[in-house]
Amino acid sequence: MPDASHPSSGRARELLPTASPAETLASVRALLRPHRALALGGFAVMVGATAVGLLTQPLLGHIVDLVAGRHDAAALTLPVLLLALVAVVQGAATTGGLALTSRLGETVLAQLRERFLERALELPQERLEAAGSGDLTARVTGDVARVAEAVRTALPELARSLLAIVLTLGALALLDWRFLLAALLAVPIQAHTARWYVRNAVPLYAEQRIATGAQQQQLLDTLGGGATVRAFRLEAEHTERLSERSWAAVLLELRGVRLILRFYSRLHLAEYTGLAAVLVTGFLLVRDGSATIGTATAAALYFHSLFGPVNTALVLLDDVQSAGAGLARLVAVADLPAQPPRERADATSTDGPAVLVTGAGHAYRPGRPVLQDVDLVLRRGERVALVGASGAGKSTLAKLVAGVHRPTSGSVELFADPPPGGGPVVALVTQEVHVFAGPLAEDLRLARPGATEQELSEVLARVEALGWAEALPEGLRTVVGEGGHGLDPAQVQQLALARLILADPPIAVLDEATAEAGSAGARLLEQATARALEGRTALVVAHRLSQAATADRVLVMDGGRVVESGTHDQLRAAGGRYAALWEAWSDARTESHHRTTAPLI
Ligand SMILES: Nc1ncnc2c1ncn2[C@@H]1O[C@H](COP(=O)(O)OP(=O)(O)OP(=O)(O)O)[C@@H](O)[C@H]1O
Repeated sequence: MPDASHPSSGRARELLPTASPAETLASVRALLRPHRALALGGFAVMVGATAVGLLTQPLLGHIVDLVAGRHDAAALTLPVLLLALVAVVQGAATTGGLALTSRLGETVLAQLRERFLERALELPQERLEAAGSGDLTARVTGDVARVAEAVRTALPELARSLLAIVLTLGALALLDWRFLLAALLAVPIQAHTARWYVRNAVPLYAEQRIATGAQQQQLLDTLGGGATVRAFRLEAEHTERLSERSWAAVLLELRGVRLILRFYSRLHLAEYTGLAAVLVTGFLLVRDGSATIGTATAAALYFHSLFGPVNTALVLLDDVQSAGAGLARLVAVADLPAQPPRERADATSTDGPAVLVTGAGHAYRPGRPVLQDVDLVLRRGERVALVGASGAGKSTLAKLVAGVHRPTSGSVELFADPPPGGGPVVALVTQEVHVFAGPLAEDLRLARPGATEQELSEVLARVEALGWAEALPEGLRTVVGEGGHGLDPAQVQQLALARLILADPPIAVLDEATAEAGSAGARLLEQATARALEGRTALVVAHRLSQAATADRVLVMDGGRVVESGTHDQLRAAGGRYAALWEAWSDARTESHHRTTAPLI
């Protein structure tokens, strides 16, 4: 049955999705719902703070009227005291409102980030590979940072500015509706300016991001491939490429600066046109006696106080738009449906299958299947070896069983109980083992949290690693992995096998490095592997056919299909593909044995 629950069915290389604005909004509303009281409280305090602030202009206008009327200085006391009071109340209310909204923003962002990471870690490998881990990392770092920045500063500032604009226009209308009309004269110029800016800025910023990405990529290429660059004397060429890309980025940055400067000059033109209209209206109203000089002054001050919020809103609109794009990318991953479990606990039957693969297919790219119609049953406790030429699809099948990839057609089901400690039902050991930075013991405890030193030592002894582990400068406490003590590939494999024993899954999938046939290291690893697999159902990609010879059953793969199945002896006797592979491998082994044991003359 096709795995319809998986979104990549039929579209194997689907990139990570992006949510539509409606989906983003719905998701944010759902996140905000539990915090409704906090959101309403924050909004109410901000409205209050802005409204109180709007008392400043009429108070100043009143003072102007008092001065123009040549009242004595004592008459100024009350309005001046009121002005001070307005300043204090507005300051306190703004701080309180910002504290509430920041708390809200941070809480929602933390929840979103948590859900994003949960879902991201559940993403099937092929989707991660299709999108490139870079995209996911960019979302976790770049997008989260952009959204966080917006939540911390841009959004509250934008909300405050929009509130101030609406309330200030209302206050202007209260003074006289003609002031409002005059003020609105500036709006078409401002709207045109904003449209012009967005039309130019959006593609420019996209170009800038691409140029910065290209510059970073070149830097990574040059530094990452440092040895190759030096070996082929490519230093000059790489320096030139780097310089080309960084200049391209610089030129785009400068275009951005020029755009911003032109944007501000157009904005100022709009603002001063509006101010002139308000001043002329004030002059006319004072002349025909419909307003006092103080009222006209208050109107001009109101209009002038719009400059800041309008500029802020227009500039922040850009930030908020870009944060909105980031948010859409976060929400898209955070809202992915949780992966349905493949495991079916079936502890009652002990003779049923542990792994059932039915008609499974897999394609890394649409229309290019690398696995087709694979049926496979692994009985409990059975050890099955997968053999075949390079590219036959062995690793892909192994990863399907391990759950790293989901089949693009057919199904993979596991029938097993998790280990008593609650670890995974299936574990995969591949050639690409990641040793986490930190003490060796902590790396091992990832597989079994709370394991004692005694337990760790016992397990290391079983995989023949205790000797070298104890000889490390600080024994099991030695820092290994990134930036730590270097381990050789065989040691890393032994660690992976030790983790497997510690995690103790009922099903194990092994796809290990091709080691030199017959070498001492390979023999040691073979022993360790056999011990790590004891008591488990195992699927082993056998690069060394000696592993196939000792397996309960061998599956031969070719062109993404299982073409032979049977025991080592049966398949050899059948004289088919396995028999040919075995002959070729035995000959190669004998030859290499002779080469390594031949006396040096
Ligand atoms: N991540 C990937 N993206 C695209 N194609 C892939 C990916 N991994 C494997 N392939 C392709 O799928 C096919 C099967 O590869 P797979 O690694 O499963 O074969 P294999 O039998 O394990 O080979 P080997 O013994 O060399 O590891 C190959 O053609 C390979 O190029």
